[in-house]
Amino acid sequence: MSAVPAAGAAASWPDGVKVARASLSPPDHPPVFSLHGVGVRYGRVQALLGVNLSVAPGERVALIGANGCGKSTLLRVLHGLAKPSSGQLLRSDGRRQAMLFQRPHMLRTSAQHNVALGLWLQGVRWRDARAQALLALQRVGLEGIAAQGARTLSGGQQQRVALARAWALRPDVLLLDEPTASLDPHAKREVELLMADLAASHGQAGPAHPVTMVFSSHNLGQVKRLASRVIYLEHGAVLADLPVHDFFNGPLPDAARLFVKGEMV
Ligand SMILES: Nc1ncnc2c1ncn2[C@@H]1O[C@H](COP(=O)(O)OP(=O)(O)OP(=O)(O)O)[C@@H](O)[C@H]1O
Repeated sequence: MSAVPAAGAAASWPDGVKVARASLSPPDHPPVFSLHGVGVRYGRVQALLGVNLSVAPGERVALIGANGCGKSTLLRVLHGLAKPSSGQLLRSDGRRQAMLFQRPHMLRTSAQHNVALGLWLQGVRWRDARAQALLALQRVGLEGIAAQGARTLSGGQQQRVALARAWALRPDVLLLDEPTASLDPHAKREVELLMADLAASHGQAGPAHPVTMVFSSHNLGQVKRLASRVIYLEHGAVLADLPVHDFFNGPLPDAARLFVKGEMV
């Protein structure tokens, strides 16, 4: 396993490939997240190991790598659902985050109420929450099924309801764990377009504060279409962290190159 160079530094890999770090936040835009030597251990399994990274506001970061490499664990750490066993996670204050999963968790009530409940939990009055929920469902093209039971909807529709639920909260940071992995190609495309739309919007802090998105995916076409930066993980460690163009066109550490070649077949 390769040692991970410090965040912000140019990295020199054992095989001599130079890999520049993808992003450095200017001083007036502090990073949304900074991880310093973060490790997560589940019993005997080292799910993450010595992860150093910094995510700047407005970045669209794709996490890729083989099954079990630690993508979900990293997203869970960023959302506060998993606690680092070592290292440090710093998060900028006052940002609102939402997370989506491969299989959305829908409550046994209407689509509209599923969205409205998220707002109500944030202190919005129920009547206003219902009205805002309808607007959010409109945004994902689902106003026509607002009254339907959310659990009776297709997987693609449920994921769109989950996006509407996130959207309604005006998140500054959106985390998505393989959000299209269990969808058919048509639904996949629809959800992907909505992700792009959401990533191009801004959070509660206003137009100067674009949404920051971190997502995991096994679909490299999707990564090319959506990401500004790609992080390749192997056995819980970051092996490459590059702007999307450089990741797909420049030299890569051997393991990442072979992974990309395999996934592109
Ligand atoms: N709650 C848990 N308890 C024990 N081991 C876990 C737990 N969650 C994850 N792991 C292990 O940690 C490692 C990383 O898992 P993780 O789900 O983060 O990988 P992943 O890259 O998201 O995988 P996939 O592409 O299959 O979703 C794996 O070996 C997994 O089995």
